[in-house]
Amino acid sequence: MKTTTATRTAARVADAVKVYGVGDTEVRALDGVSVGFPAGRFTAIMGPSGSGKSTLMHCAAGLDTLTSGTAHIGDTELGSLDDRRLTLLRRDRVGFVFQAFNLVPTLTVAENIRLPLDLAGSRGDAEWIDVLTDVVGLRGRLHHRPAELSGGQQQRVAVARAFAGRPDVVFADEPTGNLDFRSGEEVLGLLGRAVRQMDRTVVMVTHDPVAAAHADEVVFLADGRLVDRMESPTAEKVLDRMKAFEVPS
Ligand SMILES: Nc1ncnc2c1ncn2[C@@H]1O[C@H](COP(=O)(O)OP(=O)(O)OP(=O)(O)O)[C@@H](O)[C@H]1O
Repeated sequence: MKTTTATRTAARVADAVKVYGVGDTEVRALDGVSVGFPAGRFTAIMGPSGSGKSTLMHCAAGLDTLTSGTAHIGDTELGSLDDRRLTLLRRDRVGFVFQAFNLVPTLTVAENIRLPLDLAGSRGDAEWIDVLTDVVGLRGRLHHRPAELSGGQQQRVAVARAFAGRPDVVFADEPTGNLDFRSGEEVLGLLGRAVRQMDRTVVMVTHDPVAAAHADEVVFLADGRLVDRMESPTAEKVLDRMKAFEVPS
């Protein structure tokens, strides 16, 4: 880890509470979570189903709003932004990788990768896009459309797109959920390389201990609360920690 980025936090939430519904149907998806995602690091968010992982990611990334508490991207407090500014922040400072790839079917690979830049009316950094294209191994597919690619290739396009504008942070929500093991490992390897070799920041939601082992650190949620953090995870250590959540009924 580089010392210049060690103390910087790319995204963080403090005392984050998210309540869905009212009265009998009320669900406290986040129940007072404070967590920072350091710049230049790969952090995985883990926890049992329904523990609040996706809610935390969505609120930290400005895709959803907190009921109370604060969420920051860099020094920008998301609650202080109107809809227009929030949209611009998501476009310019945050990258996303979703389980379902979410590529635009009518655009080529090259156009999909450039999409955030084109939406912003920015020429971007051609050299960086070139490097990304090679890193994700899509040089020979630039003029293909998503339907002509395998799932793994499509997700690699999504990874390149997420990093195209050099956002402060890339959020990945179960990025390997639709992939076979080998394609999943390739995508996780790319995320890891982007962090370690290209000084990017990744926050990934996963329920897979093998995927989480690619991260520098795992944060564990249970019942909407942050219950543990683990540096230098291995799949075995993460699996063991997850087993502790399985309370016998
Ligand atoms: N839009 C919503 N309306 C009502 N309840 C919701 C909504 N979104 C999430 N919840 C509830 O909030 C809690 C946390 O959900 P969340 O999806 O964040 O958990 P998760 O850890 O990501 O789960 P999974 O691993 O199953 O995807 C759950 O009880 C869920 O049912």
